[in-house]
Amino acid sequence: MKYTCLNPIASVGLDQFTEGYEKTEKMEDADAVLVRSAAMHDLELPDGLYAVARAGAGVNNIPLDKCAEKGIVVFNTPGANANGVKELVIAGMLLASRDIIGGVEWAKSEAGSEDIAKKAEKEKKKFAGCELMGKKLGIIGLGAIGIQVANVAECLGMDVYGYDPYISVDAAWKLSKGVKHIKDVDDIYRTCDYITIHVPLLDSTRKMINQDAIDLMKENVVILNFARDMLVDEEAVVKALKEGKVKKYVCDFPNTTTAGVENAIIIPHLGASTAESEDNCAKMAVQELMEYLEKGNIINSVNYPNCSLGECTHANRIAINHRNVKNMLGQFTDIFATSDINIANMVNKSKGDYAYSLFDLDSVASEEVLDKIRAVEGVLRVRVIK
Ligand SMILES: NC(=O)C1=CN([C@@H]2O[C@H](COP(=O)(O)OP(=O)(O)OC[C@H]3O[C@@H](n4cnc5c(N)ncnc54)[C@H](O)[C@@H]3O)[C@@H](O)[C@H]2O)C=CC1
Ligand SMILES: O=C(O)C(=O)COP(=O)(O)O
Repeated sequence: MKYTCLNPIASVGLDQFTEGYEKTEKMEDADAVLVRSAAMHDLELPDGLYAVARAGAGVNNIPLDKCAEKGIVVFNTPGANANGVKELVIAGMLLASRDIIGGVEWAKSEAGSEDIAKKAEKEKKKFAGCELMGKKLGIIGLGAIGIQVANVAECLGMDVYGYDPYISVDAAWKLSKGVKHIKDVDDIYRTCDYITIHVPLLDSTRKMINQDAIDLMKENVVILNFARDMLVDEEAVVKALKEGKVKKYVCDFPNTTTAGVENAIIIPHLGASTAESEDNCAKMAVQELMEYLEKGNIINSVNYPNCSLGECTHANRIAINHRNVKNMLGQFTDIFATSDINIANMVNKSKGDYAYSLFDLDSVASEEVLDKIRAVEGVLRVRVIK
């Protein structure tokens, strides 16, 4: 099996690949791709590619449907970099609250000045700020990152408001009881001193924080965006920064709209750039790929359902990527039955427009049988796992 890396991937992850795996620089030779933020939308997807693993959370750089259509399963690594982002969000709140950056620059500019200590006591009032304790923090999106930000902000004495209409049961269990459950996002905009967004970039979330949202916000609000720049109408934010309505805009995604704007604190996408997050993501991504390539089991896919049959202890395992339409299973089982093959174990799962079936068989399906399955309308890929 060959894999290629479209971004540098931590070696502790790649070291998990066992003997049968080999790294290639050529995407066209790869069975699997590992990627972080590299844009894949315009890349040609080779016919031999089985899987893409995003060592990270956001998958807006990957053509999910195009991959699904070719039977390519795309994985991400949920939560593996959440702590790294959480810590930077807290740093962002602190940077927005006190002029730490201005103060550090001042001290640098006074390097070599004999009376720097005396001057500092005189100048420091310029860089004074406020504390986080007692302030209202609104969190939009209570997933892996949003929850961690909520819980730590509560420990810092903030009054935390959370909004996520799609919160998972697991996430809700992890959320501190003190976090106020907000059902209408406008209440976050109206109430909070700090607003942080932690949702995926989707058509439904693009420019979610827009002029209308800013109009509802309090004077001097701080907006933090460590999710994706396109979630925010940044032209509206820059206008609000200039008018003084928004105190600071802290964003982890530099672009020409915000870089250099006064009171915009722009960070070069450092949220997940810690040794720990990079290692966690790489390890999880490689494990997901090996599980899929070797056993056909899908864990943490974003374009196919999660689906697992454990280890194959039978003669043959067949994996079928297919459309989520009626009677696919009926047609597959029919083909096995008429070919005199007993199904020892099977599972079929769906997610949106796509589905996946795994069959463990008591005898080996011939090429002829596999071709019959390939010919079923709606089948996108058939793979012999064992
Ligand atoms: N700055 C960085 O380096 C990093 C940025 N990210 C970004 O942060 C995003 C979130 O990451 P995670 O928390 O790990 O993902 P996650 O999938 O665990 O959480 C996302 C949450 O957003 C919620 N959500 C979806 N649509 C929503 C809506 N319209 N309103 C409110 N909530 C909504 C979901 O229900 C889910 O709970 C990623 O999609 C990625 O774009 C993630 C990791 C690193
Ligand atoms: O995981 C994410 O969504 C991120 O934004 C992190 O991106 P990176 O892996 O640092 O290029």
